[in-house]
Amino acid sequence: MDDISKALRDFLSSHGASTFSCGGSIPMKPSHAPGQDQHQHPHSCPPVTARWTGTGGDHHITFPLEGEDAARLPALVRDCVPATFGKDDEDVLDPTYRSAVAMDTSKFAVDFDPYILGIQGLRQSVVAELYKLNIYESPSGFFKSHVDTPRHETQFGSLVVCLPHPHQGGGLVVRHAGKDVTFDWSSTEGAVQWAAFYSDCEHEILNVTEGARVTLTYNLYARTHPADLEGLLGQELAPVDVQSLPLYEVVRAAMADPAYKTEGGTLGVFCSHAYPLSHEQTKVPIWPEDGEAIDIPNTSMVLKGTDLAVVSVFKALGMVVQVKSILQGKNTLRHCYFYHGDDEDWPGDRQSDHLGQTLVTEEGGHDCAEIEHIMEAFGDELRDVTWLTDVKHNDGHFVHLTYGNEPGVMKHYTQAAILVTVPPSAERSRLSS
Ligand SMILES: O=C(O)CCC(=O)C(=O)O
Ligand SMILES: [Fe+2]
Repeated sequence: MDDISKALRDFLSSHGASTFSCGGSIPMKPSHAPGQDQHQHPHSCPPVTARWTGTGGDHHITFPLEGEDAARLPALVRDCVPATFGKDDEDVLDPTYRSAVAMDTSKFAVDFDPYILGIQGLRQSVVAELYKLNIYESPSGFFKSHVDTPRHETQFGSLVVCLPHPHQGGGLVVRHAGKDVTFDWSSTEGAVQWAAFYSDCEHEILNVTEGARVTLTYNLYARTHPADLEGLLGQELAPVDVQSLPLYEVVRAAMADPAYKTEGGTLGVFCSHAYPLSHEQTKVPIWPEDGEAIDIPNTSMVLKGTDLAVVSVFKALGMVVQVKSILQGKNTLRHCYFYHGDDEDWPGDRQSDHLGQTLVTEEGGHDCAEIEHIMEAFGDELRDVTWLTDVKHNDGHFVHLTYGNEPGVMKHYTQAAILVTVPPSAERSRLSS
């Protein structure tokens, strides 16, 4: 293993755990002391009121439930519908996979402001779009492992806000790259509690054994360019100071060494996260309510966690970095790596763990029936990639394309790779200076 691979592995194994989710809690503002505690608790949360139109007319309920509100929860539950989820391309109601009720945003309004959560720079850089109100009741509320269905290339995360209401169980387990974090909100009733995670992370809600767990879910979209998202998800996910990383120093030293890739080449790193991808055209007015339209180049991905950090290291050294999707074959969740064989002809799609060469196009890849279609769509640029990490394979636990929280959307997740162009050594002096 060369020095860069080793430094990269060290970096990924030491930073991989804490960089895919974060959470916190905000104490409720005491309801009997209006205004008084404002200065002591700048981030305290006023009671949260939901209004909806349901059986018998208009209703409202305020959390935490006090006085008359205590009797209103059954009405809210009654006006919710059994929560479905996406399985492959279908909307499925299956209480053995998800047992909960939910209300769509078309049916209710809530006065909770997600931007008070104290997440750094949230309002400027993120659109938090309210998605659903969910209720998981004892004795059987739960939602098995799934990933949140991507809706747009700029969607990078999910936010779950747990309203203050007594319950037991119902832990939210978020998994990524063999690590997991559990957010257990059963013990604290005097606070709004929240968790945010990158949306391609698998998560599940454990059985609610007492009471009712009431949540608001939000889709998080990047408002601005990926680079501006650094530090977004709070302290824990703050970008590492790239120049202080051993990886930075090792890459810098390699670039300064004329013997390292004298002729130049391409380094490849398989991304830790999966990314939503579509083939839509570039100009997408996604926030018409704000009067804005964002230019989203096809190839731009809102990089997440360690992927962002790795890209930042190479960019900080002045290198050209691209992120490309990995081509996928039709009717298979396994990835295909296309490579040029010894023969002149295309080898066809081989599901292979071949590490030497891969077909990478300017546009990324997509599901194609035949290699010819891929070449038609994307051209036939071939690059010799030196992979610094192992090729990732899907395994039986990979639920990305199977269990979503919504079916049949136009986006899917794709595996991606970071490609770094290493100029010939004669041209590298400007990098290390
Ligand atoms: O209520 C929650 O904790 C999250 C629900 C969820 O994962 C979803 O709706 O996709
Ligand atoms: Fe979810």
